[in-house]
Amino acid sequence: MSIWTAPTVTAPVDATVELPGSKSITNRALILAALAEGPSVVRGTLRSRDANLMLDAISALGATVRIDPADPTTVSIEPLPAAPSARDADIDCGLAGTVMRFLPPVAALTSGRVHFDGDEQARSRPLDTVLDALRDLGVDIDGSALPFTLTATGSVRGGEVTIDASASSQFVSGLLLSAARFDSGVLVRHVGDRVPSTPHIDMTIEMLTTAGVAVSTESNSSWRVDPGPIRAVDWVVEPDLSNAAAFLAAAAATGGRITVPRWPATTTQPGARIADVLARMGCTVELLDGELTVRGPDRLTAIEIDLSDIGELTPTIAALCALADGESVLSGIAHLRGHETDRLAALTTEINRLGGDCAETPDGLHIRPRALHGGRWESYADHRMATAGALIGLVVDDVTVDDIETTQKTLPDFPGQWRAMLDQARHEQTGLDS
Ligand SMILES: O=C(O)C1=C[C@@H](OP(=O)(O)O)[C@@H](O)[C@H](O)C1
Ligand SMILES: C=C(OP(=O)(O)O)C(=O)O
Repeated sequence: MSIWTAPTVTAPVDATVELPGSKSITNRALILAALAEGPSVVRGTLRSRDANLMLDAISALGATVRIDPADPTTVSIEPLPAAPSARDADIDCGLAGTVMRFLPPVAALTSGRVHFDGDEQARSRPLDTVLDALRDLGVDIDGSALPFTLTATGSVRGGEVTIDASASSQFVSGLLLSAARFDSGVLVRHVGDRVPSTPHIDMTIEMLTTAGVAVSTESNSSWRVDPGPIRAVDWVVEPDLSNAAAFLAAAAATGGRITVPRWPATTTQPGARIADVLARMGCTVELLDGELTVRGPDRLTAIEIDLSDIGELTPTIAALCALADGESVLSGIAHLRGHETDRLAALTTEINRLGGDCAETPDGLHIRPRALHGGRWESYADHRMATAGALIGLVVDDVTVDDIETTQKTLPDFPGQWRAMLDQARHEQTGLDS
């Protein structure tokens, strides 16, 4: 684990940044490919830790994965055998919510004992909802959190199940993604507080529909999947817009310009909403010919915003709020206490350690303006905490971020990309490009 000195800008950033594939789309495409009726191809596959863990996991369950040697983002997948012979498997979930919540229903369709474990921090992430639901649907599972063992019999009865998904939308997505392969499909009813990150459920529904699955939203809080085949698809993964947020925020923080090519015209990725958030904070945002350009203001405006739908953008937005004029109020994100780390506690501790003024509320953060100074920014094994530290370090001297490698969860080379972003501005200023 290394300590990384965050580079500080000497001039506003001015760069074009290409993002690798979306984690959320990649890991859904891999699940659907593993369960499809024939071979699929996933192009633009994210090759970060979360996606590589998913590739390893579907291989361990019996899918055949072939990586194109000329382009490791092109992955061909032969699905799990239709009539699985008994085999035991070990699944490493790392710290990936998508792996620990999407894979157990897939494992239940195989045959044999499947042991799941992950990083130390993953053992305290909420998982009981999905495991209890599978038990209700007839699956034998011996625990309520990582580690646990699932004993699969080759089929899942399916049917109606009531869950409380207020801790994570991934509980709903995980059940829906595999349910077409359950004998009776599934009807998932949510009972409890508001489900967070609902655009991610829309993403699940859209991808299931593309794969020919009959899926419907019965109300705001219940979803049905009919039993039937999952069609093999040639998936093309969009760039990761939640990771784009950290780079676009660099324009906001420094009064510079960042352009992200291949910005989808329409998308279910909640990360797309960073454009509106940055506009509300005073940035100029322009989508032209499939490229999103953000230009930062002289001074950032504070923001009051409900982030329930876009919780994974919170560390980036909170870092900007710590640099903004006025008091920001971020709400609707109590569930972030069960993300990679307790993000509300982590952001509060780290912003305040640098001299800022951040306070936790029951469902979010209050951030007031106060001059920041250099110091250590801890990552808590959380990729988005690490990128938030890098963002503050752009404009505050002497910020060090520990465990920058944790960004590999969803970005293959964050430090390299961050450096390249800064180098583009330097080249343009000194004319080295011409
Ligand atoms: O389904 C997905 O791909 C995701 C759903 C969200 O999880 P929560 O609903 O737990 O916030 C999001 O924060 C996570 O990064 C990815
Ligand atoms: C919450 C996140 O990840 P996960 O998929 O592990 O839940 C995230 O990436 O911000």
